[in-house]
Amino acid sequence: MTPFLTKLKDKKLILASNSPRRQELLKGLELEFTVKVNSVDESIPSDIPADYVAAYLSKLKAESFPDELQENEILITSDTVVVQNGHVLGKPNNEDEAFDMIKSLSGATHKVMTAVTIMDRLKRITLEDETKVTFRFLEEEEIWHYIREYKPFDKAGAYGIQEWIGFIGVSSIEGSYYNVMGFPLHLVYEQLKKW
Ligand SMILES: Cc1cn([C@H]2C[C@H](O)[C@@H](COP(=O)(O)OP(=O)(O)OP(=O)(O)O)O2)c(=O)[nH]c1=O
Repeated sequence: MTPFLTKLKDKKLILASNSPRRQELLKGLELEFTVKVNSVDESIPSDIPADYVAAYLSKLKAESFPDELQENEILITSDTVVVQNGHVLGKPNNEDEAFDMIKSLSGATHKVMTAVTIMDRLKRITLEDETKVTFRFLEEEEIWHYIREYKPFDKAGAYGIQEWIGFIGVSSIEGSYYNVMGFPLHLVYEQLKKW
């Protein structure tokens, strides 16, 4: 346990996420936690503005733990979406969708929004972070190579900044890199410090 989060020493942290990236990143905060995930229907109601989708889904994931939390438990859920010209890009369902998503990001700037909900028996807080990511122009062959070799079907916007496409394609980012990977660690740390 990190010496900077001693307030949490009698607490049990639960990360409600299947994402291996989130699990790795949270370990990086020098914290002990368990992983417990409830399945949630992540379909997005059509009346929700793009900028609220990540917050909506992270709250929904938290609400799937209604009365299960013990007094000393703190639950963390999260959701990441890519927002391009006011449209939400979630996870692609197949190769063609992945291609269309990456093609639309090529040579342009988009936003990656991650929301994190932290909840115990007494309170619930949702944090949000936004990072602007710019891709240089990508050739169609490069996009297909990435999709076939890396199968980015578990990633919002069909890409991982931490993978080949990020290495060759991302020309600049404004904001937190870890937010793009799905977990704005600095905000989580700050919130846990004062929990
Ligand atoms: C844009 C981008 C997204 N991602 C990932 C982060 C998230 O894991 C995923 C978006 O899906 P999410 O629905 O946010 O999360 P998840 O289904 O992986 O996990 P869970 O709901 O159980 O917490 O996309 C990257 O790894 N790199 C990137 O550059």
